[in-house]
Amino acid sequence: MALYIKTMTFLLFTSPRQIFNEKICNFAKTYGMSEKVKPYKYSQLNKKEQVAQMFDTISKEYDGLNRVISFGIDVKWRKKVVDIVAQSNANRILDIATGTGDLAINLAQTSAQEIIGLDISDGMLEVGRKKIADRKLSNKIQMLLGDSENMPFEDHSFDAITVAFGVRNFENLEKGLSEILRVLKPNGTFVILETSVPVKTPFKQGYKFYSKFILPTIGKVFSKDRVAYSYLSESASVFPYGEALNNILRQIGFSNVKDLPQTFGVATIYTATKI
Ligand SMILES: C[S@@+](CC[C@H](N)C(=O)[O-])C[C@H]1O[C@@H](n2cnc3c(N)ncnc32)[C@H](O)[C@@H]1O
Repeated sequence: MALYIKTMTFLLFTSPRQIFNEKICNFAKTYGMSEKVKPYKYSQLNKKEQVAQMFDTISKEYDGLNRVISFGIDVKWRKKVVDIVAQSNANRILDIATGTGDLAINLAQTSAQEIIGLDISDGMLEVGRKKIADRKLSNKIQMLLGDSENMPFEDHSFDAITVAFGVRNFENLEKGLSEILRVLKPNGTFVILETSVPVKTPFKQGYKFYSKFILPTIGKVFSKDRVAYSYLSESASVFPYGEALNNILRQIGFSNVKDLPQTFGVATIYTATKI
């Protein structure tokens, strides 16, 4: 009876928009699912150690395969992130999960004096350090081994923070985002670039086919790590996107949260600030 009254009250006094938002919130809570998706099913290592191991293994092929699997569009998405950061006139920028440093290198075109790239994979950082030295940017960009969930920086240290294709690899998303909020300066800009899932037909079906069959096959044929690209598509399929990730960012304490879907929604840029 009590359940019946509760259900009727909910249906009578809740607007469709509220129900919609509730659904999104529930979906957002399931983001814990992405933390359970790990690269190696039979490994005893935790997700963070497995992710670092996987990126160490594929570090030398990462840039080349990245261009192939995204048809080169990832270059355009990173440029958009740089444009957003440039508008904020940031002087000190932190690029988390910097990997081989593509975004950090592009950020050097802004007026920033100092850029720090942080990553848990020494293999990826090593490739990045070489690219930075080749471009004579070592005086501007520093590549640091470190974990987004426990960062070696004081509170309010950076004018802008970016993460490209990194947040879905965090072992604990909430902890990583809280750390980002802590080290971001008040009025600072936070930008995420992350995979998302198209919602409109026929892009939705096309994306599903591509990520389920094409992407893992490319990985199996061309990658040193046969499971790496299956992990990348599996983690993308369960990671929250759009309003669900917006809500998580708001819950953590970010303000002015916005999502900007890119290329039919296969990736999304999220912007947020700290007040
Ligand atoms: C898909 S790569 C993205 C690299 C680069 N940002 C780009 O746009 O090409 C993901 C990177 O996230 C890093 N990563 C995963 N979890 C991390 C964490 N907790 N802290 C720092 N880096 C992390 C991995 O080592 C890897 O280099």
